[in-house]
Amino acid sequence: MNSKIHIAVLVGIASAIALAILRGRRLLPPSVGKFPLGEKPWKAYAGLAKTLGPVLSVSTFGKTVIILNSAESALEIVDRRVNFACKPRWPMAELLGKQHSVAFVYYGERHKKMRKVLHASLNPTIIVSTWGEHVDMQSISLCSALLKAPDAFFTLIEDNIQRHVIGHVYGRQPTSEYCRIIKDVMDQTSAALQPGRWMVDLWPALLHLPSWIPGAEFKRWAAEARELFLRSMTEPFLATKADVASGNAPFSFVQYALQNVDYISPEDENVLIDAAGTFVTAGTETTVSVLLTFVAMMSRHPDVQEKAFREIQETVGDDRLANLQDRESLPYLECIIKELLRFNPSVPLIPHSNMREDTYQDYRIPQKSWILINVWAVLHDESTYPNPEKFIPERFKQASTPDPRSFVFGLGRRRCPGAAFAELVLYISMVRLLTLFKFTSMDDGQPFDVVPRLVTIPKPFNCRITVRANARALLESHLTR
Ligand code: HEM
Repeated sequence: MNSKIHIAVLVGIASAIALAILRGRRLLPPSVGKFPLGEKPWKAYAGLAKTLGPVLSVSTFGKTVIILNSAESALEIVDRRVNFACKPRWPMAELLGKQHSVAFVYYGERHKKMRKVLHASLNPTIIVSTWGEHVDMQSISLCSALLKAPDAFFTLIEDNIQRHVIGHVYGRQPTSEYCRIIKDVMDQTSAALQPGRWMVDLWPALLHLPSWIPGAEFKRWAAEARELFLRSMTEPFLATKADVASGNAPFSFVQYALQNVDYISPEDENVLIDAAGTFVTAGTETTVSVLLTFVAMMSRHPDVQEKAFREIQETVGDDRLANLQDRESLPYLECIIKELLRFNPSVPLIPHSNMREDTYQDYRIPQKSWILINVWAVLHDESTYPNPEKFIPERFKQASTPDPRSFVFGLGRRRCPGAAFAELVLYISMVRLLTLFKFTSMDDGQPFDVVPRLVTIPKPFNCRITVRANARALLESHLTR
């Protein structure tokens, strides 16, 4: 080998070593200092992203949290890479017995089985034929209840969605006692999943504390919550299973999954119990959040409400209620649905995790980081949605405005399997509420606000609901069709 070749080989080796060292020294994204940041961390992170860049991080108790504040970073990292289909280790969720549920389980065989069973009756191609009649009755029952007690709209919407989702899942009308249990389960879940509230989430070694010692109150609280949660899933499932065996089960999610099965293994039964339980918990608060935001926004924007009402009158007429087939002929209502989802995304920060160490641009993403997709920041980016704090459905008249549904229902292999079902419920409820009622704000200019939890439900607000002239006749003729 002559000396020139020697030098070239040495330079090559040195460059490779330098590159490897540089790679090894990749830094974490810019730090936000502490976790979580304020009462509504999604807003704080969005603000910081404007100066520090769209991808941020924070390290706390040896755990890394990466916050993705732009559409590009979220799509590139979470949507396109299977590595990020995992969910983070969440010690409080484990204590509540949720680590095997669809929304919390690590990415793997059990997750795939649960998605398959959910997909069987919730996939968009069969959604209208499987659930059309059920959601039709759900919206009628909501409107009938509102007709009797319009002032109680807040609790009526919560109760209606909860009762019907339970009915859809198990095929039986839930008792008031069962509804109360489910409400407690959801409140306890929200409390358990509040980021930064529990030391054990930051320091999982605390899981090993015996329950009786001072300071381990969280374990005693979680043990009670866990018992209630497991009971809430097992009892109705076994009742429906018995109905199926005796041939008396009406259509439901569980009945549909069991109908052609002679034998169900304990493992598959467990998968179905968890999938059904998650249908109830994941499908209730999120849908309630959007419907209550709808009432608040219609009452605050009478011009939008009037325009939507006129569109329905001109398309459907005034002698019948709109049905599922009318949806395509109501483009302005479609813009309203998109704007509601953008304006108040029900899950503003979506947690994921990565199975292996990864990189993004020049940044390092350590293995098993918490990845928070800041959906709120993406949908309030003023370069995509001018005046993002304003409620303007017209922005979606332009086909080039990105559809918020690409983010609101999550990303990649964990994207919400109930999205098509949720849209069906939202559309049919909204079109009928707009036809039968008029919403007027009584809030005297007070700003719209949400309770800062994993799922953001609007804070109670004042609204007067008046019944439109032919509402009773329309409801009656729909029921006697
Ligand atoms: C407007 C209503 C809804 C919204 C905004 C919503 C939103 C979401 C979001 C953001 C996720 C997390 C996705 C991710 O990790 O990337 C999710 C997961 C999930 N949702 Fe929904 N959801 C809604 C309604 C429903 C309904 C009606 C069901 C009932 C079937 C449902 C079932 C689920 C399940 C089972 C998961 C866990 C998926 C997984 O981890 O693989 N959701 N949803």
